[in-house]
Amino acid sequence: MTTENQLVVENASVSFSGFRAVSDLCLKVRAGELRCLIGPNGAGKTTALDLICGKTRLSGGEIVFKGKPIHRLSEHAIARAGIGRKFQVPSVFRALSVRDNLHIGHSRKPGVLANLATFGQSGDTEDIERLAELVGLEDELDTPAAHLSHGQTQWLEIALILAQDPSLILMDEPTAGMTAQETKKTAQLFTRLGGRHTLIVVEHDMGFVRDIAQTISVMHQGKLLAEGSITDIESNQAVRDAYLGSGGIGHA
Ligand SMILES: Nc1ncnc2c1ncn2[C@@H]1O[C@H](COP(=O)(O)OP(=O)(O)OP(=O)(O)O)[C@@H](O)[C@H]1O
Repeated sequence: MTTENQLVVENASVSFSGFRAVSDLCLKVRAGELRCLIGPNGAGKTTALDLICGKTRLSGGEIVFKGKPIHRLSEHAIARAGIGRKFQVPSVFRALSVRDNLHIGHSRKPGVLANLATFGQSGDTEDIERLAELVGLEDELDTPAAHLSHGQTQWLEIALILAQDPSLILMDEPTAGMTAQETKKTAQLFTRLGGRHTLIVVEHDMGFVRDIAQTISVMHQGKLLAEGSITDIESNQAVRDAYLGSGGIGHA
């Protein structure tokens, strides 16, 4: 893992009808890092991901990815630059098998024409089997996506993002609705992805955060409130105060 900052968010701000949802947010994330972004409801976490992937435009500040400003690029250009986003609601093709979903995800890579020309060839099949194995769906390749469990559907969506080979992947509450066992498997998957991909994971499940986190950034009222290890964060009085009224940090 390098120590280079792959992503630098500098004083990022955005307002909705005069309400500052993200306010002078600063984040630095190293290449290959697995960063957790936590904070009470309404802290601005999803909006921060929206700003990074270009879904929402900054009203102030800048976002630099691999040394280049990206905040004026289109969402599509940001994706092409190597930033993938997993939304809360999966967008898999439910009528198609896992294999066919992965074929489509794989052929949507940059240079799609070249991919279509080689569609179905052995390299393609190997990539698809490798992706399925990576996310634990190697036994479900012929299963229609509609028959997958909730957790398996999320993993398929993650595999579709991985098929694009983004350097940075933004995940919004990936374990929401998962069983304890699925959450555990997702933690193992994310740990495997670290190093090769940079991950920013917005998560409320502190058990999951504890399992995967290296550095945790805590947002509150649109700002960065604290940053550090799980021990630093759990013992930070300002963080505890921010979570008052939402049942405490462990119940966020
Ligand atoms: N498009 C929008 N228009 C108006 N207000 C918005 C919009 N998007 C977000 N907000 C507001 O900005 C604030 C931050 O929302 P955001 O969804 O980023 O928080 P969050 O930390 O992800 O919360 P949660 O953990 O509940 O998902 C909230 O008060 C929300 O209502």
